[in-house]
Amino acid sequence: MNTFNAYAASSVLLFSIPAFYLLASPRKRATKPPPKEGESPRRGWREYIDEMRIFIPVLIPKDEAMRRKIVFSYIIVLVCLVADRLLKLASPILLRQIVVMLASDDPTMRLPWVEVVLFVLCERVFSRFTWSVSSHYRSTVSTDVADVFKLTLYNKLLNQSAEYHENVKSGSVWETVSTAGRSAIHYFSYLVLQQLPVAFDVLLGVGTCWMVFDKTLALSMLGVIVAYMWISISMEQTDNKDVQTYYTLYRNALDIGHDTLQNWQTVSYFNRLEYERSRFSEAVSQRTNAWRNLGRPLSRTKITKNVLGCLGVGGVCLLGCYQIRYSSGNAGDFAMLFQFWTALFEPIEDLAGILTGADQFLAENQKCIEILKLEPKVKDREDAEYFKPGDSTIEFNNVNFSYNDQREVVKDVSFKVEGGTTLAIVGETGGGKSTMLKLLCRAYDVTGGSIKIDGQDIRSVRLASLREHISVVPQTIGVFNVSILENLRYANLEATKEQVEDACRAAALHNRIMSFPNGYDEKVGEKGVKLSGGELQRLAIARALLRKAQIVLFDEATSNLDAETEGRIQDYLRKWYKGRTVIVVAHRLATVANADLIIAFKDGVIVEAGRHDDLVSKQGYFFRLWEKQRLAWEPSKNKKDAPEEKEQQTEEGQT
Ligand SMILES: Nc1ncnc2c1ncn2[C@@H]1O[C@H](COP(=O)(O)OP(=O)(O)OP(=O)(O)O)[C@@H](O)[C@H]1O
Repeated sequence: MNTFNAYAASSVLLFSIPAFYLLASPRKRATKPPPKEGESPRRGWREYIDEMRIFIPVLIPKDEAMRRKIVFSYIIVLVCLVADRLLKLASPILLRQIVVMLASDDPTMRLPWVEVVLFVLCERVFSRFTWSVSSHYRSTVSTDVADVFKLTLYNKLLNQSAEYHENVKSGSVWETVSTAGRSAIHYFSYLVLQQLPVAFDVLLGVGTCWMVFDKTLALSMLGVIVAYMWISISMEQTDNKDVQTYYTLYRNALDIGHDTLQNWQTVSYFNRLEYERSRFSEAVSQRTNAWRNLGRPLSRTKITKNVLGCLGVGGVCLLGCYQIRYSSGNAGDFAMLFQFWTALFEPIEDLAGILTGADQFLAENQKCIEILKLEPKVKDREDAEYFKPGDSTIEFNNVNFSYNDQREVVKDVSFKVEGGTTLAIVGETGGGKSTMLKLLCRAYDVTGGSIKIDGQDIRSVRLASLREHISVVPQTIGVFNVSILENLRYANLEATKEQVEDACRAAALHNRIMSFPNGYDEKVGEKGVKLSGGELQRLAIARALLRKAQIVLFDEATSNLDAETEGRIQDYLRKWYKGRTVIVVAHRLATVANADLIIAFKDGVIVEAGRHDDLVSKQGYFFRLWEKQRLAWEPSKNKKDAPEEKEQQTEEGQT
């Protein structure tokens, strides 16, 4: 027994040398500086659980049919898991029995053929069967959950308001959506099916060894497991920074590549192909270097873990040998111990990486988590009602707005547009005209005051019902890379071909479309590159006409058209405006001379308001803009005729 104790003590001592070495690590870490910007703070278990919780609604979706299907698959997988665990327990016990029977001196002892058949069945047949069934259902769950994941993220993104979409880097976001679910399924299957059952294995293994051997060996096993886990987890955390760096660089490379392809035209105009190539290549090689860092085979953590693993496995086996040799036991007991211990230690090595796995998963899915946590800035209130359309009177009451809390873009603006009339907003560039239209559509919510349509505060009505009544021709026209017809029908999915053609005739576009090789079926190209600026504007006007909304907003809708085409469209629009409330933002003042009300806007403030003739006769801000444009059209006129322009000489004020 003395020899046994000496060996037991030396095993424990062997194991504790690296443990002592590692004890210094936590103290070193305590003095580490706080995480830098962009680096995630070190998490505790609670933070891990909190971050992981966000995935639960996706893994167990709300949709009843889908949830039932997924839960059924989970149950089958869990049944297979339990069966697999029981088989893992049965194998060493059968092996022990086989060895005992074979090693027995008793001549009456039968051959252990039943045990051998059962052992082979457990090891080769049943376990493979449970594995096949489990993998089939796992792959079913994976596909279903990946679909739910993609749809959830897509919906989240669609529901975000303008602020999010105007600031987001779309390359990595789209990559997140298209690959969503893959790593989550992989990780959670790994966690639930491989890592967590290890606890069950440990209990079974240690419990059985306690019964077959004694508590010294069982507790030694447990001690080795706990110490190995603790040391490994402490060490592993120091590598997590590399994981975060890798994923940051990975997304950076994606964003650079995506941005460049999106702006290929600019790249080619400025002849920056080589510049972009080297920028992307630099980003990719930074990412690759970070990845190589992750997989370093000789990292301190990996070497130490391997050494510890060998000492742990070896120490317990030695302990078992000496127990068998110097107290009761037989060769079968050793076979069982060896089978248990080596089979157990492998998943324990994996389990020791649980935090690294979690960190890696969270770093890889950082964008996914960000998207799942997103809440739209502009959304329906709980008590929001459907918009009740009236004659479409619009009121701005002391409206204030700023995009970023630093600079007010709209300052205390109040005006009223009676239903069925036309308002024109004119003024210097960057003055906030387009912003006013964005506020009216609730692309953003006002930061002060209120906007009412037919007496209803637009924040108190459902967004979708409000937007159903508004038609917009924006300054930057967005089209899909599909046919002209599909782009036009986007405004009114029910529109007949005749209605589409009528709208295009009104927008002076029909004949042009008919001159294209494929007519209305002609594809417009990415961002509409196959159409001219004027064609795009006319397409946008035709879309607005098809929408048949009561409120129509035109933001520089005809700025790219020649005077004759513009005149033809204006003639039609003037008739079409009847009965609709129209707001037009325009730089060419002649196009809004007939408006019922003109607001001259400067620096976020209304400086003048009235009808065209009144404003001209007032000889103020509007008059100066008007005269400037008139003189530009009549270059022969003596410059001396121009009104006082001194206060107009700012860079921003030149229209
Ligand atoms: N999404 C945004 N985030 C931050 N600032 C913005 C955003 N959009 C516009 N701005 C700023 O708000 C101000 C008003 O912009 P807005 O587009 O409303 O001007 P505008 O009068 O329509 O100009 P223009 O006549 O040139 O179209 C500008 O200074 C602009 O830089």
